[in-house]
Amino acid sequence: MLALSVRADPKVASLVGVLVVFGAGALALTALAQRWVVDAAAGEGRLAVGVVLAAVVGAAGLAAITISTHVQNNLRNDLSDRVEVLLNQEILTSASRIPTIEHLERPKYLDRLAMLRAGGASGTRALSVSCWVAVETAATLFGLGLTVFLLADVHPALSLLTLLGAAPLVLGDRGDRLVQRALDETAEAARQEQALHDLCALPGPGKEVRITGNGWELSRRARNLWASATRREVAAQVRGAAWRWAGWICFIAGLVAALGITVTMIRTGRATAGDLVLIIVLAGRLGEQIDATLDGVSRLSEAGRVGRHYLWLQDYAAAQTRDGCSAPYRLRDGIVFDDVSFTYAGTRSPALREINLRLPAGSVVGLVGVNGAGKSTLVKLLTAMYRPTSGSIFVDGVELADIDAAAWRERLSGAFQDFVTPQLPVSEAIGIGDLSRLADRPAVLAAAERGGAAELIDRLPHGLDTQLGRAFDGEELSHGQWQKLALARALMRPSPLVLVLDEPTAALDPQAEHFVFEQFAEQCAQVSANGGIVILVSHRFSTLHLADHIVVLSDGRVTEQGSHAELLASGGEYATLYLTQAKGYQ
Ligand SMILES: Nc1ncnc2c1ncn2[C@@H]1O[C@H](COP(=O)(O)OP(=O)(O)OP(=O)(O)O)[C@@H](O)[C@H]1O
Repeated sequence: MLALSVRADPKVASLVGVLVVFGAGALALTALAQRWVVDAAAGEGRLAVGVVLAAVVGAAGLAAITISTHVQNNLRNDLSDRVEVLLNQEILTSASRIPTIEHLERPKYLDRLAMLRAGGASGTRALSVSCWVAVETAATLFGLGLTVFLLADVHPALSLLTLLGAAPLVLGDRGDRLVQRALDETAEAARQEQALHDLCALPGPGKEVRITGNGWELSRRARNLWASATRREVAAQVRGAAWRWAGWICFIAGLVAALGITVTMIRTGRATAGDLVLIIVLAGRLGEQIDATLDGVSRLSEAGRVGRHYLWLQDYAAAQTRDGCSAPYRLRDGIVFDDVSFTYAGTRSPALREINLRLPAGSVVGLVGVNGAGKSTLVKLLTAMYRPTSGSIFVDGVELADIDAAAWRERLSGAFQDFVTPQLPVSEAIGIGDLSRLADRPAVLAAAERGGAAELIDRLPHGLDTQLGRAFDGEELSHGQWQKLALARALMRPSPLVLVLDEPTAALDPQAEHFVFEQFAEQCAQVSANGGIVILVSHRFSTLHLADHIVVLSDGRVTEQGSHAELLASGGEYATLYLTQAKGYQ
């Protein structure tokens, strides 16, 4: 964090450091000044010298405190803001460079990311201020050392007061750890509560929630989650506070004893009235110093908790990112699944089992199977979103795991069932399918034509320059119209090695679907001519006529494969599914 602060502004970072230490030492100076004044007034030394010295030292101490609190607070806040921005950028960069998507799906990882991104004094804020909290805590400890020295100067036993002062520190830390554990344990419930609230509050799911009338039930569940998480947190806060109070009681008992010792010493002439004032002032400061140290330790411990999540993310990103070889320019042989099995983390049964499959270069492969058969999982492995649990995928004989994930993805294209709806101008909403041609309007228009979106664009008020999305005062599109743009986006890359079309026309009307499939035939031919493979995942058998090889998945296994005619003739699962659907149209 210190390095980030220095990176954000080296001059301000050094100035703040000096001011913090200066301010902490000044506290002891003002206490000394008060003793000198009292002793001088009581005639313990030379009056004029004592008063002048006390006034000079006291004024210097007060000036130091004023400067350090006013100047340093402003500078520190500004610096911490800048460090927080840098940290957030690093977190986003690390998260986005992870080639697989496991961290976006596993609750354990999502909780860590949510904790990192938490607002308020937690999350990156806690981390960004941590280095100043550490400097400040070190400076407070330095002030504490001076206090011990001055107390021991009056009577060595009085330095024990500081030991008792450690009681709130140790017991308070124990209380803080209880609270932090509770926060960690309720993180998942907090995410679930947020997800339920989003279902009720966001416009997308709002329709279904209102028609089914299940909004109150979802809100009730969200409230229950919130209530149980809050109960858990409040209970931890109360227990934490009890530990802290126990610490303070020890300290106050010690303070009473210290005052007793000093009064006895004054009576026997072994201490002065100035010493009593010094003890009272230092004990009062000791309270502040211990409080500040406790607060510092608690904030450092919160920063440590967030820091562990931050380091985990960095390590995880580094472990997942391997340098690999480049992707082939053109497929010669094809892609081979060699005994590939895959089990999602946290689940018991494999989603794919012992898949042995050859996808020849230049082929159009249809993937068929009932819901949950494993089609999307196979596509996720092929696009390197996940790595096989066992077995290997080979691309022209090179293991996919050895190919640089980013380089491999650059050679893929895809339109998926859960397509994104980027609220950008139309040209960019399509152009981001191939960043290298984002500003290439003829290429964007050609992709729009192939995706069946050309007519839609013609009808928009500013054509390709029309802003999309109501959130930005733009045009809102229907689900099917958004899918046409998703298709156009997928068709931006001219010659991908693999083109994945996962239910690409599910939201299109029959006319649009017919038109798009005519275009697809051309696109498939173009991809195939370059040795690329088209993967067509669909429940609509009418759309599979483009496929020259069909693979049937069932319960994670390849149960049949062949051409449409071969599979129909074999009378297996494909034939049953096909005939069931055909009957529905009669
Ligand atoms: N992210 C995930 N985490 C855990 N299990 C998953 C995940 N995604 C899918 N599964 C499980 O893996 C199995 C295969 O799912 P997959 O999405 O690959 O099926 P599919 O054939 O594409 O289904 P559909 O036709 O409904 O899209 C299912 O049993 C599903 O529950």
